[in-house]
Amino acid sequence: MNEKQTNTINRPFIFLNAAVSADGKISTKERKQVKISGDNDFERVDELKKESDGVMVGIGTVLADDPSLTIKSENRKKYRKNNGLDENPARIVVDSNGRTPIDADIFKKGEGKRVIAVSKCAPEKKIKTLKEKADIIVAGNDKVDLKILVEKLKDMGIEKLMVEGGSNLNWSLLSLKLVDEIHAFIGNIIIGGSTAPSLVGGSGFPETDMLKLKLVDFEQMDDGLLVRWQVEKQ
Ligand SMILES: NC(=O)C1=CN([C@@H]2O[C@H](COP(=O)(O)OP(=O)(O)OC[C@H]3O[C@@H](n4cnc5c(N)ncnc54)[C@H](O)[C@@H]3O)[C@@H](O)[C@H]2O)C=CC1
Ligand SMILES: Nc1nc(O)c(N)c(N[C@@H]2O[C@H](COP(=O)(O)O)[C@@H](O)[C@H]2O)n1
Repeated sequence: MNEKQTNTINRPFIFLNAAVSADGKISTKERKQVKISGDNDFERVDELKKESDGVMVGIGTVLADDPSLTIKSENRKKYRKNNGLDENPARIVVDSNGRTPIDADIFKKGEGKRVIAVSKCAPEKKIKTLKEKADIIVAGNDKVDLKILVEKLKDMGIEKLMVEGGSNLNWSLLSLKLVDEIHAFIGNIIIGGSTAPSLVGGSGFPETDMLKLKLVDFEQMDDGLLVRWQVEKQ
């Protein structure tokens, strides 16, 4: 993996990982989680987590899926422990208004650091409650400022950051040119539905300025295809 970045800001190496259907969707039209990956891909994702310092998701993903974002394999957790690391990478939620439920699985499951990134708009009361469970980073006025956030994460010692969606967070990071690589497992299902979220949501790039990717590698995995792209620096 080429971890060199050309962005001028001092940030971690950032890669997106996602499971997408053959028609490019990441969940149903009701934004309900779908099993797209097979066993080998879930193992690959677990290994990526083992090697990462942080795993980041948007609040939309927390509210829709309630993921734990933990490492599942005991051996991988042990490996991290033996290397002086927390069992799990830091779990980071991009959550402008401090909506992360206090009983979310990221708080209940596994050990390790939790970070909730909020904007200045987040109600003081919510911040106070979340502070009991997580480190709070305030970045941005009405929406989390992702450039500031990733710089702060780097300052905290996060060198390698895995982003596990969803669609809107992926868009924001890509449109700000904050992504180095995209790893996509393309599964053998069609989800369909024009409102089902795709790998990248948001307002979209203008035709004259679309983001270019360089194919790094691909392999057959489970009943699908694993593709790795590098985001070209412009
Ligand atoms: N198949 C897969 O690999 C994955 C699928 N998903 C799916 O993605 C869906 C969730 O995606 P989304 O609804 O798009 O939610 P999201 O997880 O991308 O969160 C977006 C939300 O984050 C907050 N936010 C704060 N600052 C932001 C900023 N600067 N840029 C962007 N967002 C910011 C906003 O409230 C925004 O609505 C769910 O249906 C989930 O199942 C999520 C992760 C992985
Ligand atoms: N890699 C992968 N394959 C699938 O088939 C999926 N549906 C997902 N989804 C995302 O993975 C997260 C689950 O995390 P935990 O197992 O709870 O730690 C969650 O955010 C899903 O959206 N990923």
